[in-house]
Amino acid sequence: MSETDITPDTGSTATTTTAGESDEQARDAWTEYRAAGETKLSVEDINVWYGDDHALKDVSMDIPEESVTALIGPSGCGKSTFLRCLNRMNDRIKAARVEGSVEVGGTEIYHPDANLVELRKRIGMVFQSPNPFPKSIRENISYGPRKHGEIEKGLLARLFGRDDTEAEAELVERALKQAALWDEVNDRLDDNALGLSGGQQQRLCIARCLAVDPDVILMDEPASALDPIATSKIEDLVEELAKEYTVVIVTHNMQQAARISDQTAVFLTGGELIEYDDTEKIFENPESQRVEDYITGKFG
Ligand SMILES: Nc1ncnc2c1ncn2[C@@H]1O[C@H](COP(=O)(O)OP(=O)(O)OP(=O)(O)O)[C@@H](O)[C@H]1O
Repeated sequence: MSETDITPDTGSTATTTTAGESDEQARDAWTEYRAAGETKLSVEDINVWYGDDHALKDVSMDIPEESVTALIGPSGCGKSTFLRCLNRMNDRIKAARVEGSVEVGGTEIYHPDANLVELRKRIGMVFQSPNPFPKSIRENISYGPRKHGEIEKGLLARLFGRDDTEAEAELVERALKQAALWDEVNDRLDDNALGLSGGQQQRLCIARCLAVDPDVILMDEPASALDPIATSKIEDLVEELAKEYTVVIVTHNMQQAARISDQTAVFLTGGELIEYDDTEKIFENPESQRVEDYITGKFG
């Protein structure tokens, strides 16, 4: 086993299916896989270049479902680049070139026919700085489902008897409750989301992500711009979400990784995944001396 080909014993039984050609086929593949369980993301030999800069080298790992996987390592080691590989966000960076395979729910997301709309719906992302839309709290939640045609509103919908105002209200309540925000905002759902505190905005972004019923939630340092109390709420929320979703989180904060994650992947300078294992093992008895030095603060 090479240093970068590390898979914890998750008892994976993932099977590959052809990437969906239509929304319906893609959805069926996800539903089928969801029922089967176990490994949610299977990453094999991922390499990323920005122009000539080889930013991520031969990274392979299996990420179990319904758990929190933390990605840690010094600045510039490729954590965010790796996270973006998991929902093809690097496609949006002109200079980026990605090689390798990522199967999510048994479907190869780098297949040329992969359905990117379905993919981005199933694999939500929360960024470092909260980025709600400059719209009401309610509209922030219902925007995604409306875009995907799951909720119809407005004059035309009413004319055709398809007004989903009630369904929208249920969805907004469900997502805000899941994101532990309902009690704080249920009396002002039509207020502009930009009036919320930073911590509330971040939980709203998590609720927005949950509204389209994802399987996987990717988080890129979701608490780094927040104060300790808001951070602790996000940490509690992440642990709660992992009962139902697969969460992959980039963090600079090693204590945070130790507190909330089940598995930890340590990347070190040069874009290599050095060690990936149960969080307890990584923090108490890592295999690699370089990881031990990093964890104990000898560098990084
Ligand atoms: N859009 C981009 N264009 C060119 N190079 C990039 C781009 N994004 C990242 N890189 C380079 O890729 C390498 C990995 O960056 P990345 O942001 O993934 O690391 P990171 O571990 O997440 O860093 P940090 O902890 O500082 O956020 C760095 O050398 C960085 O300069």
